[in-house]
Amino acid sequence: MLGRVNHVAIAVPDLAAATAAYNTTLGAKVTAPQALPEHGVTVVFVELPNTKIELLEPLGEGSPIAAFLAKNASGGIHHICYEVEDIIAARDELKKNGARVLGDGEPKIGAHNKPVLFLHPKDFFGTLIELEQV
Ligand SMILES: CC[C@H](C(=O)O)C(=O)SCCNC(=O)CCNC(=O)[C@H](O)C(C)(C)COP(=O)(O)OP(=O)(O)OC[C@H]1O[C@@H](n2cnc3c(N)ncnc32)[C@H](O)[C@@H]1OP(=O)(O)O
Ligand SMILES: [Co+2]
Repeated sequence: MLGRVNHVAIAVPDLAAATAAYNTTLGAKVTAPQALPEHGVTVVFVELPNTKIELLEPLGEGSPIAAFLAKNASGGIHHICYEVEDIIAARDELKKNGARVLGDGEPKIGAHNKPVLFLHPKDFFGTLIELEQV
């Protein structure tokens, strides 16, 4: 089912400061900020030779990142995104195996304009999993 790691996401309280740290201190290429109001986030991607780091800041009311930062004020690793070839087949297989698919279970369009789904962190050893169809 799982393909490459598409990205590892880090929730941050200040996206500009986090971008500067990755761009200037760590010398990495960072994309421009992308507001995703339907997901309650503003994101940038740190581009690496073998994967990406997604830096996430809360956007608007009820952001899942705000809730995460309320428990982890300085930020922290938020989720890992795996690529899948067929997100509906993956979802149905996961549900059949008892995994909880978050939201209404229907894929939403993510930062890469691809369908994404999320799996409950409590079903995967305290790690929020995102699936992205490629
Ligand atoms: C799609 C656009 C973009 C992209 O890459 O394209 C993104 O990735 S957007 C990312 C932001 N969107 C999401 O995270 C959507 C999925 N997330 C959710 O539905 C919620 O955040 C949820 C259900 C994971 C957590 O909900 P809430 O914050 O209300 O916390 P709860 O108290 O209900 O949490 C229950 C339990 O889970 C632990 N928890 C919460 N978040 C995480 C996390 N990121 N990683 C690991 N564990 C997490 C929380 O501490 C609770 O544990 P407990 O032991 O019961 O205290
Ligand atoms: Co993500």
